[in-house]
Amino acid sequence: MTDLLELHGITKTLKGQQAPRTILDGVDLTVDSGESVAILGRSGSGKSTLLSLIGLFDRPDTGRYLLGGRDISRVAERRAAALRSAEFGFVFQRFFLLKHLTAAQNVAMALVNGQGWLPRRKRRARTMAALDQVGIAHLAKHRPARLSGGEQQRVAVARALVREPRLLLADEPTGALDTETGNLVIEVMRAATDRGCGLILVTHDWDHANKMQRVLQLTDGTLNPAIDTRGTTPTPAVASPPEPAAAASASATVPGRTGQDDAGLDGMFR
Ligand SMILES: Nc1ncnc2c1ncn2[C@@H]1O[C@H](COP(=O)(O)OP(=O)(O)OP(=O)(O)O)[C@@H](O)[C@H]1O
Repeated sequence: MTDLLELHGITKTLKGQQAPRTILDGVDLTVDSGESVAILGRSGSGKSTLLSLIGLFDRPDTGRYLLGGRDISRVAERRAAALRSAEFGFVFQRFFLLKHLTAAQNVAMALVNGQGWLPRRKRRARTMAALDQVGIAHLAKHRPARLSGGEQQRVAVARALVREPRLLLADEPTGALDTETGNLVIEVMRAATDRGCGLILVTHDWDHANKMQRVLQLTDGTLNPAIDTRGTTPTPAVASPPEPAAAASASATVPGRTGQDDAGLDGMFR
């Protein structure tokens, strides 16, 4: 048994306007603490569906989902929300930053929205540490409009990590970035695994996938070791050069969730 994530025989059938379609048809997956796993697959193969089940935005039809050895396959929404906030960090292709808040305030939102109360000084320290880990502490007071795409994504990564999640879920996080900036963001996320965070990266990019310890392919509803279609075999990632590492968790990073109560945030770090 792993200390982090286990999926056994996960199935999911989606019922849209057309006939029901089984997207996941017996997915097995184990991810240990500190382990990085890439998931590749053609468009529409179900990668985002799988990630949404892992992130507890949805539930499997059948199969078992264990987190830290506890079965959460049928967890109720209230508990799911608490787990999302406490255990997961999310990074998406779109950054979902609040444009009227500074980088630091965007990151701090994850601490404000999360469970429990942290004194202002601790919130500030953790926020600045998270920004420092992704190498942009000097941009803490900048609003998103003054940040490049890569800098905005690093704010999003800092926001995903500031609550020190056990598992980072990244769904095509470099899709909107140029190659160099994308590489940097991948390295920042990979560095989080050095501190014990598990990482599941959904990507179309083999170069990024090969930086993970395992590369899997979602085909016909099941996960299998991926074969590099470019003719090279995926190799386990070796220790990468040190980079500023990363750290917010779920509640503040869920698409569609916005700033709720922003009052009092302006000036939080003045
Ligand atoms: N709510 C839904 N109802 C019905 N079908 C859906 C729903 N959401 C997604 N689908 C379908 O499920 C399939 C898998 O979608 P999903 O977004 O998981 O694929 P993906 O591998 O992430 O694709 P991409 O790489 O293009 O992002 C697609 O055919 C999609 O059209």
